[in-house]
Amino acid sequence: MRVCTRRRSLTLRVWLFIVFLSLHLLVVSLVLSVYHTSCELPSTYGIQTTQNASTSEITMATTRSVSKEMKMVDPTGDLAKLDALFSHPLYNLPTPPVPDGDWLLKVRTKVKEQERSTQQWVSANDDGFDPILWNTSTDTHPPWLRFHLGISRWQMYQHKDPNLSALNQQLASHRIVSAVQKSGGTQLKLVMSFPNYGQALFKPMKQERHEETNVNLYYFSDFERHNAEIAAFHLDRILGFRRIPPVIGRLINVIKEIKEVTTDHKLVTTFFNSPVGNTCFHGHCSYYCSTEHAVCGRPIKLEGSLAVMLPDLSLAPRHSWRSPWRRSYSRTNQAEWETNSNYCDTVKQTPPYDRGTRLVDVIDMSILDFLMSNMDRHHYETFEKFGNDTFLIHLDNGRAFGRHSKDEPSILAPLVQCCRVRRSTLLRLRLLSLPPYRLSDVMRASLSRDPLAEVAPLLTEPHLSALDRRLETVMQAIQDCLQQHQHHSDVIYDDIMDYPQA
Ligand SMILES: Nc1ncnc2c1ncn2[C@@H]1O[C@H](COP(=O)(O)OP(=O)(O)OP(=O)(O)O)[C@@H](O)[C@H]1O
Ligand SMILES: [Mn+2]
Repeated sequence: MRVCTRRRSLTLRVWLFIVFLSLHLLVVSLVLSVYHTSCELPSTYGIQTTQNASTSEITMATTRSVSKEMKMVDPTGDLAKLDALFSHPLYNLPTPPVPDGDWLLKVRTKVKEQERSTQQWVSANDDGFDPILWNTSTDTHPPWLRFHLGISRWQMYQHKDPNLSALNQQLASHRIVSAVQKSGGTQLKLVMSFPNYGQALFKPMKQERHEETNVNLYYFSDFERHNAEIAAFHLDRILGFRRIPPVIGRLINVIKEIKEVTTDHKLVTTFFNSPVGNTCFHGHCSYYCSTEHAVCGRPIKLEGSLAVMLPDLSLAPRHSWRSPWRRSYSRTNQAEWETNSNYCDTVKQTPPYDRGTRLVDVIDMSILDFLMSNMDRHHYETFEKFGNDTFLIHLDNGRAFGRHSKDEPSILAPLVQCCRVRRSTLLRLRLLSLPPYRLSDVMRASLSRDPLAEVAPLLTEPHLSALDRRLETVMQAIQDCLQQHQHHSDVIYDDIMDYPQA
């Protein structure tokens, strides 16, 4: 009797187990079929759901097909690296809310003044502009105005700024209403205006991406490169600085978007057709503005960089600072920092470098410049409103990325001579030297999002590899500093005390 009861309960348990297993398999196959339809994976990546496939096999097959699908969208996995980088805690450090006085512009006064100044301007150039429909409510603001209102004491824009993609979209596609030459500076550049009163600084393509700067050219007579302006914006953002205004690339129709819309008659007179029928122009400036150095469309399309304009100087005046490590801009003279190895001691005692973050910010700038090999950082700017306690604006990066086969160690002089670096910078540089976040890979990914990437990659592979090589040099320089100093705190400026020590 007892044996019989035991046998019955065993049979019952076996049945229950079979029912459980079948239900389980049913659920798994249902889930997989839903997944299959929602992802619409191509049949070649179909998941094998044969009855004898075990659950772990199914899971493995699913993972394989999902990663294969990701590879189709992101063939090298670089975009995933870039997303991982920007999601890393080092890029998402908790920051206290920005105090009212730390915004560059106040909404009420800003919008009113902007309206007044643009309306005055509209009365002179009535054509092509949209009516002003914005008011004090953020929802009504065009992306360029949101960008202006988002500038604060410590950064040009926020990390993961939701406005960036709309801003880029407009820079890339908005109708160009006017294009006039920007005065000042040495090379040709145009201020372009859009129907919603947004403006951008256009620098035309002067050099092919694969060309290296002629070795006989001095740094001060090098061309400015449109792709260097674009790549500098991406690099600054990847370094976590956010001190360069957004720059994108665009193909411009030189006839319709420059010649036919400009009010700059002097500019119009410099247009001509080249012997092969391309439309060229050269404008007026102190360098490379002649028939021999004209910029030419192919036959009318010309590549260029568009940097969003900062608020007008009348609303947000800027101070231009001569860099303590400025080069001599002469073929024969040397600057003091090139011969005096104790130069930094003097700088450290000179205001504004004697307190606050100014010195480490100049050192950050030298790291950025060394990575992209920019020897032309004679000045930097700050917003006057913020006094000495503020970020440094890194404008004018067109002479970067000239040569990939040579590094210029003297650009790192501020770091090497002062042996000081922000801890946040050091930690991010360390991250960028690890394979999952490798600098060249995240730069490749970031640049692939620029509209001109469709024409050709914005930086050639040798330029991308140079970034990794130069990053190693920076890390080595910091390592040498740490070895030369007894206390790490002599070298590392701890700007992120709450962040765990490595
Ligand atoms: N995005 C911007 N918004 C507003 N002003 C800008 C912007 N970019 C550059 N400028 C201003 O335009 C001027 C010239 O720009 P830039 O330095 O890039 O040209 P440049 O021809 O290389 O000049 P230089 O030969 O003096 O180095 C600078 O004084 C700078 O203040
Ligand atoms: Mn310049």
